Amino acid sequence: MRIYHLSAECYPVAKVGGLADVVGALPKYQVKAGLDAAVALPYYNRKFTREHDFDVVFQSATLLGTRRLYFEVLKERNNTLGFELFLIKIPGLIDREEVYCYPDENEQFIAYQLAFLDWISYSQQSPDVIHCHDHHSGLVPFLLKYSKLYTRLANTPTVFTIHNGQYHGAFGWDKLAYLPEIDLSKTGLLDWSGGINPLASAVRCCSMYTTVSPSYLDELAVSSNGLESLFVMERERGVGIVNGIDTAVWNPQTDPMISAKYNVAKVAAGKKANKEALCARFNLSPDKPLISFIGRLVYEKGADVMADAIAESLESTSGQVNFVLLGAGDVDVEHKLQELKEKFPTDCNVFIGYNEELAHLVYAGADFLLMPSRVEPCGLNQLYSLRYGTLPMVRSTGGLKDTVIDFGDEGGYGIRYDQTSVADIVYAISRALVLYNNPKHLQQLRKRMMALDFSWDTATQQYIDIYKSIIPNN
Ligand SMILES: Nc1ncnc2c1ncn2[C@@H]1O[C@H](COP(=O)(O)OP(=O)(O)O[C@H]2O[C@H](CO)[C@@H](O)[C@H](O)[C@H]2O)[C@@H](O)[C@H]1O
Repeated sequence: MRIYHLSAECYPVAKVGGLADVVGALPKYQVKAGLDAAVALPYYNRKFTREHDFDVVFQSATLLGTRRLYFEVLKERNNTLGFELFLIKIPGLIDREEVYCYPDENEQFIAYQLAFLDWISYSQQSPDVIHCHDHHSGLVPFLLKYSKLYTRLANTPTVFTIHNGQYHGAFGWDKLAYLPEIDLSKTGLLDWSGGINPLASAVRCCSMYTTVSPSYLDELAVSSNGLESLFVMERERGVGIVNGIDTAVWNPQTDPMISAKYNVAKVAAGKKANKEALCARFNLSPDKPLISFIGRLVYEKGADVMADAIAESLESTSGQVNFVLLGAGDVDVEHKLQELKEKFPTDCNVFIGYNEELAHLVYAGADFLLMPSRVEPCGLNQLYSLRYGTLPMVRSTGGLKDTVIDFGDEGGYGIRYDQTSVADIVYAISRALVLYNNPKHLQQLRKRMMALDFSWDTATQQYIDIYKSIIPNN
């Protein structure tokens, strides 16, 4: 079964967040399960691309309105990621360093999709399924069906996975001319609220859509930045599949990015050594409980309330707890966290920026991981923290609700709370402190969480079942 994954991100080629982790791992597990899975990504001028060998496997030109764009498809020579990796390069448009935030982002992603479709429709081998991730490849299901350029592929089944339903990639009808000739009677399938909405169009035109947890599928019908009624109408065509984690990359027993390797039998000593290294780096005391945060500093992640909650906890406990926070995002939140660090220099430290290696050390060295997300389609951080014996403190939403059981409930191993509010976070921190002061109980919970299996095996099979259900005559 030949599958092409289309995405803006793929670890380790280009990562901004969790989308990269999924697209870097799922195809690898699919290959292991016997599928012929490949990833086609926009080209980025980044470390991975500079340090690996590529062959040009296709060259052509595509039209973006009146602009004729020459493009190349590059294939990574040695399949080092465990699957075939293709990069679509368009000099002057798709050959830059950053993944997002360019003013011509619409043009970039439309051109990426057109070049992919041009290439696939010329190539000998037709895919069995094209699997699109988020709005950056959201026009593909529509174009396959209703563009006159790609009629050979019109019946190709498509899966669309929503990792983040808040962003739709919408743009005005004035950019319709960027699309190739289409069946004009079908333009309603592109439209939402008077604009072209790639996310809405993908949901309507794909063979089947998925969300990265069952709870998130329900939540989209209540909150999806204006698409709620669409998700109510299309509910039956959606399936929620909880992400897995790449257990080869996220393994405390082999992780080269942490200070001391450990497994479930050596969790106490392993975490102690990593905590000491982490605290030494951040000038914190390893004798106090250490609560961490890793992630984009944005409203969705509840990052805006963290500073107040941490300040209140530090004041009410007279500094019995320490915090280490790693992230980048909203400038206001970054400033607030810097101020927090200045106010509590011995109890709280902050790293503003993106640092993959440090993230691994934080998962290994912290005692607890805070996730006060307002929206969390799946969440990977809590899964990584469970694997490293770090107790997740999560708001009950989306995938967090589907993967973390409160330690007060039967078989539980985490801390859950209902609201992204200072009061709920402060209360969760107080529960973490009580737990920390009962080392036997904490040790028992660490063993329980490290024994959990969140590998990709289950999700891989669920995706295969979906592919089989949409491939004709299967
Ligand atoms: N400053 C920093 N330095 C180093 N590493 C950092 C970092 N900030 C974040 N990370 C890393 O980025 C990843 C974030 O994963 P999430 O699942 O929280 O991501 P995100 O919200 O981007 O993804 C969306 O897609 C994923 C995948 O489907 C869903 O799990 C999620 O709910 C949804 O919002 C983790 O690997 C984390 O360690």
